[in-house]
Amino acid sequence: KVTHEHSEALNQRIKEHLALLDHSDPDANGWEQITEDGEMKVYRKELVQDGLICDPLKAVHSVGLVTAKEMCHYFWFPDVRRDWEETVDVFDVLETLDEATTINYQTHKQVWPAAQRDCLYLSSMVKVDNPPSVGDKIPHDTWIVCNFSVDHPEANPVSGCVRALIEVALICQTFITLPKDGGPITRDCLQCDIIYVANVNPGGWAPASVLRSIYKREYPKFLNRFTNYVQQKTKDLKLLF
Ligand SMILES: O=S(=O)(CCO)c1ccc(-c2ccc(C3CCCC3)c([C@H]3C[C@H]3c3ccccn3)c2)cc1
Repeated sequence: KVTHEHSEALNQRIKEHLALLDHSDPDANGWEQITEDGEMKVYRKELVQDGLICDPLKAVHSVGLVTAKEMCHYFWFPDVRRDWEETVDVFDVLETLDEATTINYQTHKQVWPAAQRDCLYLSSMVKVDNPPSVGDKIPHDTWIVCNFSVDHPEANPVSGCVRALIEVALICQTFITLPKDGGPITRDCLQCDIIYVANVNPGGWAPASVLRSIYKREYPKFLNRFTNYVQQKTKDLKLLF
């Protein structure tokens, strides 16, 4: 459905990201694993575009106690961004396009010796109907948050920032193990499978070695911090499907 000027672009990107749900073996297709931490595996590809390090990043993870909608809600919801984002300085919602779509402006903490970066992007949370089912597991529900760079007339960029371009998706699927005793579904019955992809173009020069070490350090940290945040935030709340 078209509700705003970016609807077509958003729907196109969602279609492309959902192709990841075929759970094609990340160890294939040239992905190099850079981190493994319990259920979380982080992969990258080495990609240089116009002399800039644009390494695609992909992480797969599986966490208990939360639903796909909860994970995507707290990833999308602007009001809690500061609770879990630690690499962002300025964060503003420039425009709210509908109840699940905003246009955000944010600056990232400077990474010496590179110039500070900012991002201007659309962020939308969408429920995925009839997702491609994978293997024998049938997901209870599938949600996606898509963040991708757009222009906006009201962006009032912080001077000195280089504009980074992002293409990010968080795809979450809830799997439920019904309790043996036929009792109600509790958080212990939940498993949320996550696929996170991030394509960040730094938008200007930054030393390859510095960028690659940041990526290797920051993404696993961010994914652990964010998933722990959602488990904590929801532990005493009603399950949100
Ligand atoms: O998932 S999101 O949509 C969540 C909303 O915030 C997202 C995540 C990451 C970025 C981002 C933007 C810029 C940079 C770099 C490029 C040169 C210098 C800064 C990095 C690199 C540094 C890596 C990184 C990875 C994870 C967290 C923070 N930092 C990451 C943007 C959006």
